[in-house]
Amino acid sequence: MLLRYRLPLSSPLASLFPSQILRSVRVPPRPAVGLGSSLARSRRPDRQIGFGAVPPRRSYVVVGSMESATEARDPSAVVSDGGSGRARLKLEELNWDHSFVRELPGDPRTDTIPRQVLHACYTKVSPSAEVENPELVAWSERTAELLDLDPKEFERPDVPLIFSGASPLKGGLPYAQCYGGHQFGVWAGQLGDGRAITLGELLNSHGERWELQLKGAGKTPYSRFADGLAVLRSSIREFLCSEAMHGLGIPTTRALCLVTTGKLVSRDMFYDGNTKDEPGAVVCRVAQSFLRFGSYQIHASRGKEDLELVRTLADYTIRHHFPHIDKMNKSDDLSFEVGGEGSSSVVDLTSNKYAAWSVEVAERTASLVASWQGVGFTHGVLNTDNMSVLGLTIDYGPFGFLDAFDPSYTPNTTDLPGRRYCFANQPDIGLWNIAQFTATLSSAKLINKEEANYAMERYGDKFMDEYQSIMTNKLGLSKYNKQLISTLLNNMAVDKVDYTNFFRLLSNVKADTTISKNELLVPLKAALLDIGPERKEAWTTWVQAYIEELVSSGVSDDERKVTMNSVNPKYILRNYLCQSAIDAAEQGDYGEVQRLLKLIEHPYDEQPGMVKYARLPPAWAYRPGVCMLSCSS
Ligand SMILES: Nc1ncnc2c1ncn2[C@@H]1O[C@H](COP(=O)(O)OP(=O)(O)OP(=O)(O)O)[C@@H](O)[C@H]1O
Repeated sequence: MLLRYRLPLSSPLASLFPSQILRSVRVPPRPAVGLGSSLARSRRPDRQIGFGAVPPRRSYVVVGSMESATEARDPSAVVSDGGSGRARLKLEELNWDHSFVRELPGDPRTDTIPRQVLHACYTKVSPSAEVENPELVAWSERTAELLDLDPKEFERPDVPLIFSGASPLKGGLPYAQCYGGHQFGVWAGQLGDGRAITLGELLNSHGERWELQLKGAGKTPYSRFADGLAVLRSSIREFLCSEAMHGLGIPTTRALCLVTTGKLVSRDMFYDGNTKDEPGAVVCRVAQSFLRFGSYQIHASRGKEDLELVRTLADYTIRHHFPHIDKMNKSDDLSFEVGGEGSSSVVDLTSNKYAAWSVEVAERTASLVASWQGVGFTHGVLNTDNMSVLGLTIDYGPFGFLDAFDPSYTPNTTDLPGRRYCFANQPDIGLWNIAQFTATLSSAKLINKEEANYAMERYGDKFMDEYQSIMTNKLGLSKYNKQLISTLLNNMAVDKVDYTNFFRLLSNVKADTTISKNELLVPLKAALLDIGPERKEAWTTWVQAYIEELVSSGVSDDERKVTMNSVNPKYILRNYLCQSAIDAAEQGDYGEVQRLLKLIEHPYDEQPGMVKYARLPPAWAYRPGVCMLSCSS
């Protein structure tokens, strides 16, 4: 029997707040797809491509990029540290590869005059931010290890000069990428790296490809009307949150280090005419690729002449980041039945690598969004230029983790009127963005209507599978219980319960039906302090139902606590914690940034002595600029 495709609106959040979700998400007309009316069935569900089951936390692997290990350089060329098997290189010894520039068409001009850059994926430009006594604020040992970089390198006095872009990094071949995007649902045309300058791609001793990028390093042809710079405030947030996401086990771009430029940068934080001089900074970001949905959209938007570039860039992406798709076998059974009312056809993913790729992008995106929902992360600006084709969290602007549970929470002041990017809308926005991506591939004739449909169907199914699995694990249950989870989220929203602390405390509830009614809420007391007597009954009823479900699962309390604590973080990077670190750093004290970095590297551990970092936001944090931010950065 064929299954009717459902939008991912059947999540507990959707059934609680359907109007909110439906209000702001309108899938636009797309020539090549027929969302909602399609039917799909995998002929061999066990053989679906993509990355299958949820990767276990802390061991997330980007399948494609790990397989690009086949490109590994000669291992004898590097000096190993003898212990970890990792090389320990000096900055000058990094193994640059520069595939992007070598293999893709570039802009013949190298000046930074703002302009439309046609028929090209990038422009060669060098960092140009002015610096004066730049300083190293913090660096991530974990990210350095990815690059085989010797930690001692960060003791070098020239590190702030190199990572502010003032001294060229030997072997680098800097460029800025051309991309476009839909912003708040409207096509914005060419955007591009207006202040991010890639130094190049390197291959580490495991053959993994990593791109290094300086964000805030000066103007490029894509800077439009802006200065190409970034301020310390937003750079601390990006540096810490990208490492925090990794600590949580969620795919993300990474941060190697953060330096001040020693120069002031003018910013109008609330777009109200009150500009302020703030310290300038540069973050060195690292990712296997920074390619976004908008990287393909821009070429498709330019009509016939650049359509071929969509294919060229897609080929490049598959070759380097999804090599398993190139290696798919015709004998693999990857065909799926797809169709509308009264008609159906078969999509065979082995016969079209672009279709297989679009399905994997859809699945990775679905999985990413589900993991955000699990930890209460709200991205804040899910424009298509902020959607990584590798399924990474990219661009840490006005993000926010939920404190008090509120599905309509948006951390972005610009988003307030429509709340398009609020927490509850993220799953639907992910689909909206995938629809733009598949429409782009369709217009370049890389995939057909059925294949586009199938990619979107996979987004919906994958999201539901992952979301249900994440919520089931958060509650320590053995199977998904929609009613129990919906009621819980409803209770949490009514009483504005802290999302992180509640789930962490939940593992203290015992699977014991003999506990007296009066005692049932004791393990959750710290999270339910503010509930009035009239709400006690609702919570007691829920805990009773929860305990019954726990008993039926048959898992011991101790075992369940360990499992639940490995998915419910004790520490998250609350906006007020970031702000405390920013306030100190703006006074020249970088200690809090460094302490927070250590804290968020192990968010699931108790970390004795650090418990104050699990506290709820203080009163001062409930003001714009702390709990909510604009895109001004
Ligand atoms: N100060 C700036 N100078 C030049 N361009 C900018 C500046 N701030 C933002 N932009 C550009 O505006 C567009 C949208 O900005 P957005 O804030 O989403 O990106 P970003 O934070 O600069 O970059 P990324 O998405 O790479 O993290 C991008 O093209 C970006 O490069």
